[in-house]
Amino acid sequence: MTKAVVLGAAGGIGQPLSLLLKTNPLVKELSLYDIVHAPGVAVDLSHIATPAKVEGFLPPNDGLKKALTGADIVVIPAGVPRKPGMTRDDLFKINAGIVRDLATGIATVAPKAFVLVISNPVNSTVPIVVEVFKKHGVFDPRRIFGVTTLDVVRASTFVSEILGDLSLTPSVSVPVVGGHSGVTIVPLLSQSTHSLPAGFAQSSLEALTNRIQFGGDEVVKAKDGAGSATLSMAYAGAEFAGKVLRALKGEKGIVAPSFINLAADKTGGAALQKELGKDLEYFSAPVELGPEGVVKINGLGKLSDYEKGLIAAALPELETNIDTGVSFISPAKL
Ligand SMILES: NC(=O)C1=CN([C@@H]2O[C@H](COP(=O)(O)OP(=O)(O)OC[C@H]3O[C@@H](n4cnc5c(N)ncnc54)[C@H](O)[C@@H]3O)[C@@H](O)[C@H]2O)C=CC1
Ligand SMILES: O=C([O-])CC(=O)C(=O)O
Repeated sequence: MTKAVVLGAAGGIGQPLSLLLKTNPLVKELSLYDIVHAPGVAVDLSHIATPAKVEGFLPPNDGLKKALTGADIVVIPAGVPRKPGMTRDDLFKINAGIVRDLATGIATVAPKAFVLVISNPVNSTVPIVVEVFKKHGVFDPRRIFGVTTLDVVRASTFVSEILGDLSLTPSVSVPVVGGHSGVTIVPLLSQSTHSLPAGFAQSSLEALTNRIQFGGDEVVKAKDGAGSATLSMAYAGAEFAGKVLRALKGEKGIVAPSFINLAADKTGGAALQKELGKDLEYFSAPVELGPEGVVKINGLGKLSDYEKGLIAAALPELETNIDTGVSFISPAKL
C-alpha cells in the first residue's frame, strides 16, 4: 500500500504531476494538498480508471496533517515560479518560508517519508528541508532529494536533436551533476550514452552546455510572464518519483542524479568531496536507490578538461546557495 502526496498539487506542475502519479500502478493512495483548489483537482482525477484512491485537502481542519498521514513519498512543487528577468534565487524570499512550513509538517506527521523537493531554488530549499528535519530529530540523509531530473531530461532531448533523431531520446542518457540553477548545472556530455557527431566543435559543445544550463530560461521567456516549465517538470518529477517508488518496492540497480546531502552515503560522499576538492555538504550526483533511499553516491567518472572547468565554476555558487538555505533555519551554524 503505497501512499504518495503532492504538496502544491493545484499548481502548474502540481496538476499534471498528480495526473501522472494517478496513472502510476505503484501508487495506491494519492493525497493532494494546496492552499487552493486541491479538493476539486482530486475529484477530477478520482474519475480516472486507475487503482489509486485520490483525496484533496486545504489548510483548514488539519488538511496538511490529513494529507500527510501514512505518506511513503511526498513531492513538493509548492511555491512561486519565475517571471522573465528573475533568477531562481529571487524566489527564495517567498519559497523558503513555504518549504520550511511544509517540511515541518512532514517532519511531524510522516518523518520516514521520502521527500522530493521541486520548489526553487532547489540548491537552497533542500538544505531548508534537511535543517528542519534535523531540528525535529528525524533527519535521514538517504530520504531527502532535490529533483534535478528536468536537467537530465533536457540533456537527452537536446542531444537527440543534435543527432537528428528524436526517437533516440528515451535511450540517450547524459549525467548532469552539481545543482539546479545556471552554472551549477553541469552536463557531462563526454559521458553521454550516445556520442556527439564526429568533429563536433568546441563552440557547439559550449552552446549545447549553455542550453542545458539555461533551459529553464528558454521556457520562462517563451511563456512571457505566465510562469516557468510545468509540463516538462511534471514529466521529470513523475519519472524521478517512479524510480523512487520502484526502489522502494525492492527493484535493484536504479540510478538517477539527485541533489542530496552527501552524508547519505558516507564513503561515496567523502570520495565525491575529495574529487571536488571541496567539503560541500550537498551536490547533485548519480545515486543508486534502494528501499531505504540512497544506497550509494557515485563519483563523477572521467571528466574532460572543459567539464573540470565547469565543475570549478559551479562550486562557489553552490556553496553560497547551500549556506543561504542552511542559515535560513539554523543561522548559528555558519
Ligand atoms: N526543480 C525543478 O527542476 C523545477 C522547479 N520549479 C519550481 O516549482 C515551483 C512551482 O512551480 P509552478 O507549479 O509553475 O507554480 P504555480 O504557481 O503554478 O503552482 C504553485 C502552487 O503552490 C501552491 N502553494 C503556494 N503556497 C503553498 C503552501 N504553503 N502550501 C501548499 N501549496 C502552496 C499554490 O497555491 C500553487 O497552486 C516553483 O518554485 C518553480 O520555480 C519549476 C520547474 C522546474
Ligand atoms: O527555470 C525555472 O525557473 C524553472 C526551473 O527550475 C527549470 O525549468 O529548470
